[in-house]
Amino acid sequence: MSLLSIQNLDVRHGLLQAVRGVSFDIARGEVLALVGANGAGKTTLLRSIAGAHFPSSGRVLLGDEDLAHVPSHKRIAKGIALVPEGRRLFSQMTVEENLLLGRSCGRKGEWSIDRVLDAFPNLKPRRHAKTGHLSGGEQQATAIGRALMSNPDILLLDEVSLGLSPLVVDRVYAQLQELLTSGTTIVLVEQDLARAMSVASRVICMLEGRVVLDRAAAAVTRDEVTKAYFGLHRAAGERSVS
Ligand SMILES: Nc1ncnc2c1ncn2[C@@H]1O[C@H](COP(=O)(O)OP(=O)(O)OP(=O)(O)O)[C@@H](O)[C@H]1O
Repeated sequence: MSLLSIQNLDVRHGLLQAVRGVSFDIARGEVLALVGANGAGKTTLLRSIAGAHFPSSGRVLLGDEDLAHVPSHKRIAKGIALVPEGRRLFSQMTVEENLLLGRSCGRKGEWSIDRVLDAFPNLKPRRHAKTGHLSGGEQQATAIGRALMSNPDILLLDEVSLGLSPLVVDRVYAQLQELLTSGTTIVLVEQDLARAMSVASRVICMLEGRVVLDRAAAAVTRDEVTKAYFGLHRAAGERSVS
């Protein structure tokens, strides 16, 4: 049985329909990369899974429970954690204080401050620093650590590379590597196709709000994903699934 099932999801921003009839299942332990051009609807979809934005129709099933209209703070308690685009840390609070906020949902599990600091060693000397004084890479590590502190069943990562230098992105991904191979279920929005395909077990490409490609990462080439990305592989709206 799938861990999460997205069924016929439509999501709007006022009159604009950003997500159109999207359906897919996520199995436990999958690392799913969500790719697509700017404006394809990736962030809107991720925020709808997290409960930060309600869909106009469709279902977000976690096990048997439809969470489509359950707010984000309740979804965290059910095991869905979002690392939002732009990180959204409390800049006047320290790394440790931000991490502790992640634990406030009360989910039991293996993540603790010490474990986060082991996973992101660059945070160790910054533990008591206000996050507003941190580098971009340290802030991103704190944001990921805060989500992990809620002991999620599903971790949603929105553009962890955004605004970071290539070197820092390499470091963040190196730190994520253990997580990516540890059986944690992850949905990752990533602009960098090569990187997305190198870390994911499955790739979904969106175009103008729809899923146009859904494949195991090992069963698709970068060229095929690039074509889907630009709507060149076949008529837009037709879905390629294996
Ligand atoms: N708050 C908002 N209000 C109105 N329209 C929005 C809002 N957020 C997104 N949109 C629109 O919804 C569509 C999908 O945007 P979304 O951010 O989900 O795409 P994306 O694939 O994540 O793009 P990007 O890679 O640029 O972040 C776009 O046309 C965008 O302009």
